[in-house]
Amino acid sequence: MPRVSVHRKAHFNAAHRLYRKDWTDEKNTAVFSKCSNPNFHGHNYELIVSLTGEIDEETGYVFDLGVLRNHIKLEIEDAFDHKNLNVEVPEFMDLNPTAENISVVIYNKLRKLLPDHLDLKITLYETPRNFVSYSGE
Ligand SMILES: Nc1nc2c(c(=O)[nH]1)N=C([C@H](O)[C@H](O)COP(=O)(O)OP(=O)(O)OP(=O)(O)O)CN2
Repeated sequence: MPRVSVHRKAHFNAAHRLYRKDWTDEKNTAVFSKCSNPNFHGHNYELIVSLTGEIDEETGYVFDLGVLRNHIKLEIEDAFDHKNLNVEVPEFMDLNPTAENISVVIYNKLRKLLPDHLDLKITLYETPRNFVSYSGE
């Protein structure tokens, strides 16, 4: 069967500060500049979750996008939307919430819910022009 990719878009608004606890404020500011504002700042994150696999002969689906929507809502949107990532989301209390690290956390949360035969790719837009992708490599 042909291998096809299916995609689901989602979004969440969240505040964060790029910051390492083991660095001084001066070093954090030197490295992360305005993104290390001690009073935090927000982004409108745009997320694309992509699954690649063979089309199921019976259903014609690679994976039910309604099921994927529910996983994203419960695992990502409910956990991150309108939250301060550094303060309120356990995964980032000791992990700098860069777009890279957020994409890996999202991957790991979704990977465990999805069938092993499907390839998973996370694309995360932090701003309309800054985005990252992660495929579990
Ligand atoms: N490798 C990374 N670099 C940067 C990250 C990141 O997560 N990974 N994050 C930031 C900032 O948090 C933010 O994304 C940058 O905001 P800004 O400079 O305002 O970017 P914009 O695209 O909105 O604005 P431009 O004027 O188009 O640059 C920084 N780096």
